[in-house]
Amino acid sequence: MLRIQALTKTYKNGEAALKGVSLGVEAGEIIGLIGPSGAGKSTLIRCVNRLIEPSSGRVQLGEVELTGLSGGALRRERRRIGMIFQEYALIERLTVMENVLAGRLGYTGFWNSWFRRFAAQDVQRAIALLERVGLIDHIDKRADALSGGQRQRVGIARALIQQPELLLVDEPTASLDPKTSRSVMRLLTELCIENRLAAIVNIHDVVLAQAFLPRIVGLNAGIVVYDGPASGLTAEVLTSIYGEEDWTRTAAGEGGSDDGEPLVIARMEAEQ
Ligand SMILES: Nc1ncnc2c1ncn2[C@@H]1O[C@H](COP(=O)(O)OP(=O)(O)OP(=O)(O)O)[C@@H](O)[C@H]1O
Repeated sequence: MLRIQALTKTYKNGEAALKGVSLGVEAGEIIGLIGPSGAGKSTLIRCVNRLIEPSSGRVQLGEVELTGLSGGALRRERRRIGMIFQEYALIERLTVMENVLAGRLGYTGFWNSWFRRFAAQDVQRAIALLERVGLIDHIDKRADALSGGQRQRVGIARALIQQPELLLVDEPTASLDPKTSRSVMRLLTELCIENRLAAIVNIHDVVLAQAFLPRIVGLNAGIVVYDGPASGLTAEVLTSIYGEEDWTRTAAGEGGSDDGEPLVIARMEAEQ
């Protein structure tokens, strides 16, 4: 579905953020992208839809090589990719419904969007999505009256209304409490499976990533140092991704601490 081959990005100041990243993501597959601050995670997901221009390498979405496109052709192909950001850029004074429909603005044409008129099928789809993400009772609420979790759900609905094939998700839970984070991750993974979407989720919380994302890609200094199942995130692997630390409480399949406190991950799995 998505093929990234030998992708590099060197910023103008000489900073080599990606040093030859290759990665494939299939339809319906959701992967967690982890790594320390500065590893290149944001650069990588932004190179996929070319919000950041890669220095070399290829990005292929289905049959189309995105790295070979420009102008209108690139804009058209970008519609196949939905983006969900940590602080989703909602339009504060617009309602939940209007924010979701804003995801369709690229399609409605200048005059329709100017008068904020939308096709009946877009409105119906927005209603169905808001129902699905649990916000149907908040449809007329202004975005600035929503909680963080509700805002993220609007962001998800807004990305999905364009019916993308690929989702790029940048730190979706960074400002959410643990319970809300889990419900947002659960919703995201369910929606990817239901819609056969491929997704890359840039996520700092390793425990949350392990709990919800079956495949993890670990980046360190612009290089993929791990690509495998969440269950393979041993203390050794975590050290290769993040550096030396006592990983015994975080690593998959490792024992508990000396004081007998159970692993966080074990607790989370038991909850499910
Ligand atoms: N616009 C830029 N110009 C120059 N260097 C940049 C730019 N953006 C990012 N970098 C550098 O590229 C490297 C990768 O940054 P990036 O933001 O992709 O990392 P990250 O893994 O997403 O980090 P974080 O988890 O903190 O968001 C870092 O060394 C960063 O300083």
